[in-house]
Amino acid sequence: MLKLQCKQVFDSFNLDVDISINDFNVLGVFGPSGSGKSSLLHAIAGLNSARSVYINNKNITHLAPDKRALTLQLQSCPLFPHLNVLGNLQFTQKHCKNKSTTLTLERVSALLNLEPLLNRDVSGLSGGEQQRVIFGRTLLSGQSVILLDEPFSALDWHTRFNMLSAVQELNKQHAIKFIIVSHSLKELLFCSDTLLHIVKGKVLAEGNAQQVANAIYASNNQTPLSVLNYSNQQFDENFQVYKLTLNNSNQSLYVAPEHIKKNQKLIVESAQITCSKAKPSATSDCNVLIGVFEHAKLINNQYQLTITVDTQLIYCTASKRQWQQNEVNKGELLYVSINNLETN
Ligand SMILES: Nc1ncnc2c1ncn2[C@@H]1O[C@H](COP(=O)(O)OP(=O)(O)OP(=O)(O)O)[C@@H](O)[C@H]1O
Repeated sequence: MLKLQCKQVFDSFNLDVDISINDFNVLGVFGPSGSGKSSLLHAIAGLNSARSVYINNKNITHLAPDKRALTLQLQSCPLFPHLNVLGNLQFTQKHCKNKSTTLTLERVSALLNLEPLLNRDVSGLSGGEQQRVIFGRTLLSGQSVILLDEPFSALDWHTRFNMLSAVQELNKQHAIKFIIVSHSLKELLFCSDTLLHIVKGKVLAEGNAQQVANAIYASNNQTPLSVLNYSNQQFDENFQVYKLTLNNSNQSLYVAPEHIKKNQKLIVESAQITCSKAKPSATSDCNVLIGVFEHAKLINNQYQLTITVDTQLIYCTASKRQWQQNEVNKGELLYVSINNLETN
């Protein structure tokens, strides 16, 4: 639960937020640069003043930042240069008091794949490696509410998705609530259950992450990303790929191991998806699912299509010429081809 009332006036910017979010596990905060995302985190953490702040039903408005039982990881928070990676992690582990999680250094290192870095000098770490170590240090502060400001911006997508899966795992296993600021809807869709959209200091929308994200895509005339949840994964030794069974479905996808994430979510770009009434012939890397056509919307001279594959929504585009030749009606079956999942 998060309640925040906050008004802040700068020369050229006003932050005016009054939100009450009853329940969330991972709350994503999305908005363009300069929209007030960091200021909002600072208000929750007590670095900026706020009229009222409640977290987990506790009024923390008048508590000093270090008494709020939360940790804020700023966009830039340097490591100690005189300690190696292990030393940096041990320092936090030793000096942070009043912990409410039982996370150990070993568990954090394993979860974030920090073992190979532990004896490294921090000055030699890449930007992405530093971000992973900083996140490890944040976790070792032991707080059950963690605020992260663009925590994984320097990571490649593969590693970023691994970190975001770790966020969800930490939420499930250690009941840590996360509030994550990001410019990337893709990463927030992957890890958040609730999303807050902030523009020019005002909250435009809050609620279910997929619904808020779809409204943002619609307002920008963009096709949403498809989020596919799967429940079961089996490794095929012969072809070295995983067979995923989609949730509430007996349809499967074959994917390269790098796409397998602990939170069992697959994010697919609309550019990877095509659909047709006729069964497509086999191509070099293509999974084919059977879906039901829901609706089409003409945007910028192309159709944006929504298709249901059992209970999951898939979004793709079709050229105006192709789609109008097809004459597909709501409820008709379509073959949905998803490319580039089996190859790297
Ligand atoms: N202490 C301050 N004094 C004056 N202006 C400030 C102060 N803090 C923030 N601002 C202004 O408030 C606006 C919002 O800043 P904020 O850092 O919260 O945005 P943001 O959405 O996190 O941006 P980014 O994504 O670029 O990090 C900016 O225009 C910034 O210059």
